[in-house]
Amino acid sequence: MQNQIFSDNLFQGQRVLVTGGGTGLGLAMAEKLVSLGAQVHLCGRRQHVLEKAAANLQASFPDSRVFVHSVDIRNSDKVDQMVQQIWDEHGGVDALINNAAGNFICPTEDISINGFKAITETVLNGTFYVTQAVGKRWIATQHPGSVVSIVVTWVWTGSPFVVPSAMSKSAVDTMTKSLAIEWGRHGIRFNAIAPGVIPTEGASARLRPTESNTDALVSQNPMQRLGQFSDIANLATFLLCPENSWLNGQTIALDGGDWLANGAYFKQYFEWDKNDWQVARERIQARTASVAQS
Ligand SMILES: CCCCCCCCCC(=O)SCCNC(=O)CCNC(=O)[C@H](O)C(C)(C)COP(=O)(O)OP(=O)(O)OC[C@H]1O[C@@H](n2cnc3c(N)ncnc32)[C@H](O)[C@@H]1OP(=O)(O)O
Ligand SMILES: NC(=O)c1ccc[n+]([C@@H]2O[C@H](COP(=O)([O-])OP(=O)(O)OC[C@H]3O[C@@H](n4cnc5c(N)ncnc54)[C@H](OP(=O)(O)O)[C@@H]3O)[C@@H](O)[C@H]2O)c1
Repeated sequence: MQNQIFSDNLFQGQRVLVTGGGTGLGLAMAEKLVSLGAQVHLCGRRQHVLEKAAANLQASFPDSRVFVHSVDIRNSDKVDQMVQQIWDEHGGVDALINNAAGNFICPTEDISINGFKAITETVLNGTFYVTQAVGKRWIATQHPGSVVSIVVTWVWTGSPFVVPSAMSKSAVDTMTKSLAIEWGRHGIRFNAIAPGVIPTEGASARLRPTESNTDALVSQNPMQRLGQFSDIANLATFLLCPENSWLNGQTIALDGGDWLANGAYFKQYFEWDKNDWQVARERIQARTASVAQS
């Protein structure tokens, strides 16, 4: 049942770098590609998380080739070293999924400059560093390539209470369109996926820290459900298929039609008072501290 849409071995011989590939949506996309024969490189900050993800993939797909790279994509030198190592030791990659991100809800007037930078330097700067490091090697070696970036539906709606993320994701959306034009002549395609809510531990803990009931999100959605890992894994796989060589510069919403029906998320937080925000902040920061120590 696993490869219902795609033929077995469709990605045999393809090599894909997935940033943030050790958890959540990144891992789901990596798993799908591995199931279709791809070699994958998972990048993230936490080595033990990456190693666990790679071991699980290897256990599920014994013939798979999974490599991990513990790198903070906010550091452009480390990003370039990682990509050079991939080229030196594995001959490079054929595709890149820009998936790594950081985010937390906070009233914009209360975000410190460090908080703003923690998000924007990951989502905007880090995505650029990885894209440029990979893309310039593709251009230098006249190798075609495909990039899929994970943005979010608030590139169309805007979003209250996550402004650094919304600004940065819009920039990645613009990068997608811009480089689709600039690097198309090198055979390099750029597309993006803008998901609605696909529950993951990382996102839920930072965006809905005090509410685990998703009934309202389900009932407001035109399709009466939230997203699943298979939704994004299938779309990313489709976009990366080398056969889709004329599919370039598109950002595709993957949300069951939610933003068309309901617009921006987080309007419920207009009801919150200072105490609610304090509780939320403490929970988010406790979560960040616990995953850093785990
Ligand atoms: C429900 C609908 C949802 C639909 C759409 C979903 C869209 C999804 C959008 C996403 O991107 S979800 C991805 C969520 N996953 C992550 O965010 C995983 C990675 N995140 C992190 O590691 C951290 O959350 C962080 C982004 C903060 C980066 O970690 P760092 O270790 O680099 O930062 P650090 O903990 O040192 O904090 C940096 C600054 O942020 C501040 N900060 C952190 N959490 C805060 C908070 N909750 N409120 C206010 N400020 C906060 C923190 O105080 C500090 O400022 P100060 O130095 O001035 O004190
Ligand atoms: N889940 C949703 O509903 C949803 C909706 C729309 C868009 N998205 C997007 O989907 C993507 C994945 O999110 P998710 O829900 O799967 O959350 P997640 O599990 O928290 O994924 C974020 C990943 O990025 C990595 N990462 C964060 N900062 C990094 C840095 N500076 N350098 C390198 N790696 C870093 C994290 O690993 P480390 O902590 O080990 O570094 C983690 O693996 C993000 O782009 C997010 O904006 C998610």
